[in-house]
Amino acid sequence: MEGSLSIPMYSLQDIPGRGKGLVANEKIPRGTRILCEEPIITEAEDQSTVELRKSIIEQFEALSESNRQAFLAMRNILPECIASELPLGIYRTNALPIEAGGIGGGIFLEASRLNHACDNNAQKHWNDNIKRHTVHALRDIEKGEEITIYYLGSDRSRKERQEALRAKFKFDCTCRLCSLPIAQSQESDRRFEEIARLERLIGAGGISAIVSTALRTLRYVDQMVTLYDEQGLGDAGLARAFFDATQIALSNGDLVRGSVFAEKVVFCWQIAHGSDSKEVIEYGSLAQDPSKHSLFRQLAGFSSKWKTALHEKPQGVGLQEYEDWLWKREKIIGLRNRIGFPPFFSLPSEYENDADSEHWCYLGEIVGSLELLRWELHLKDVDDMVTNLFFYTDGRGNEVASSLKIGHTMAVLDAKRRQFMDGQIGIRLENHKIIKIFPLSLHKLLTMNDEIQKFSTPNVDGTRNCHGCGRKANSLQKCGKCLSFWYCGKDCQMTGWNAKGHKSICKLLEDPDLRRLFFFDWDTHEGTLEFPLPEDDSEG
Ligand SMILES: C[S@@+](CC[C@H](N)C(=O)[O-])C[C@H]1O[C@@H](n2cnc3c(N)ncnc32)[C@H](O)[C@@H]1O
Repeated sequence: MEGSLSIPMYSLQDIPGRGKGLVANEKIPRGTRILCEEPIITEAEDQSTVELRKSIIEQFEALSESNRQAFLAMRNILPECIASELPLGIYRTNALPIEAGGIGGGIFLEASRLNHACDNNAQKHWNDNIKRHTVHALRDIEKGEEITIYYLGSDRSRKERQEALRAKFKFDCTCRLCSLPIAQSQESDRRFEEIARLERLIGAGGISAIVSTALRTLRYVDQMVTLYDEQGLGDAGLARAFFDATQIALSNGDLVRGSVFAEKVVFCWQIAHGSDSKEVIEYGSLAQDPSKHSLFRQLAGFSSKWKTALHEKPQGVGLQEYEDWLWKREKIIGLRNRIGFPPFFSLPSEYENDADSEHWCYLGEIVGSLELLRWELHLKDVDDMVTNLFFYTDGRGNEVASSLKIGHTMAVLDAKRRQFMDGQIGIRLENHKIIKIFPLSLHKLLTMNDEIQKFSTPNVDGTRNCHGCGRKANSLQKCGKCLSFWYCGKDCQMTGWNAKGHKSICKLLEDPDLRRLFFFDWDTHEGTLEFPLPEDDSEG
């Protein structure tokens, strides 16, 4: 949406405590281009103060009389500036960034009069395509409302924002976000901190991590988008989040999600930057057909594990179902879930994840062991990848030495991938309470999981399936020993026991840790996690 040239949408007015600012003369709908301006003074990025002063004065003197007056009417927050330095002070107070061909900043007659708010209603942007500075409404701006932009580079907590604004722009911010009651302000800061943490996690492993830990990384982006929605800001970070999701989808061969996420990037940028901006044009064509786009060709070689075609978008489903499909959301229950039970290469690295609110469990069958200075185990995961686990516990592995048996399966809670000094990668174990060895092979454990998910978990309608005859019913009886399988009565229990293999797994399931492993809700546990696993409501 382009603004009308004839009737100004805004006017320069006195704003108490802020000098002058731009105020809407009419309701300005979201996405409207409010300003589109060329600079009257531009400066290169890397100049000494002497060069900068000289260049500003030269450009100032070349301005028309009215532009010179308009420039001199701008604020100068550098009180130390003597009269001859005034142009430098005004430049430093009012320049907006220009990211183009070595030019670092510029003075704009109108855009430079915009004040800051941490919950800004407008977005500034240098549009390199049309070589103009643009300002767009991020949400509907009411008549009489001040138009505000965000002066700082990235999202920060209230304290950090206030410190930065005071240091750089010499004012105490009193915007709505900075004036929230303390509890709400802490909540908002918590969201910003969580967004920053998720951003670090997403960026930490680079492109190889978005392939090996694709599902987990997509989850982080999903969480980040939810936080932005809760914060209620039309933040530039949201476009970056969708851009990350586009990359994750495309680097795993998922054309349809890549295209949907790219459309979301385009939507955000169209509102904030306008449809003639370089990125909107570029990502618009990516959204239309990612397979033809250079980004997809760069990413396509990495993995095709999520391979989809463009037409595979679900049709006729509700919004929630569509969003669940888009973000590949699934409840993390059952041993086949690769977020709850990641193979070695999908484990977060030791530098990536430090949150107590996230949990997972690595499963590896013991295929070898060595006792040197400390115990070293060779564990084979669900993808047949063999990994070394080194005991750095007080007992150097002797705590569990008697139960280390080839063919048994070790569970390691919240295991992390580590690169050791000698270049080896593996797992460094410091706390023996996060491991447990189950006396069965990984294959048998997974087969058992499938049976349990089928016969132990209630159906959507609340019924269960009898493990003996398969009948669906409400009133089945639970096996009194393992508490995990359900039967119509004695006859069905006998069938389950003898003909359907319950005999061999019932004993194993008497171990509450093993039972809980199948049902543990990895999403909801807060705090450190150790064996014995905490009891779960959904058990049995
Ligand atoms: C680029 S100028 C903005 C226009 C300026 N108010 C004017 O009168 O020309 C930046 C300066 O405006 C003031 N300012 C901007 N946003 C403000 C805010 N939220 N609260 C107080 N002062 C603000 C500060 O003095 C800041 O250094």
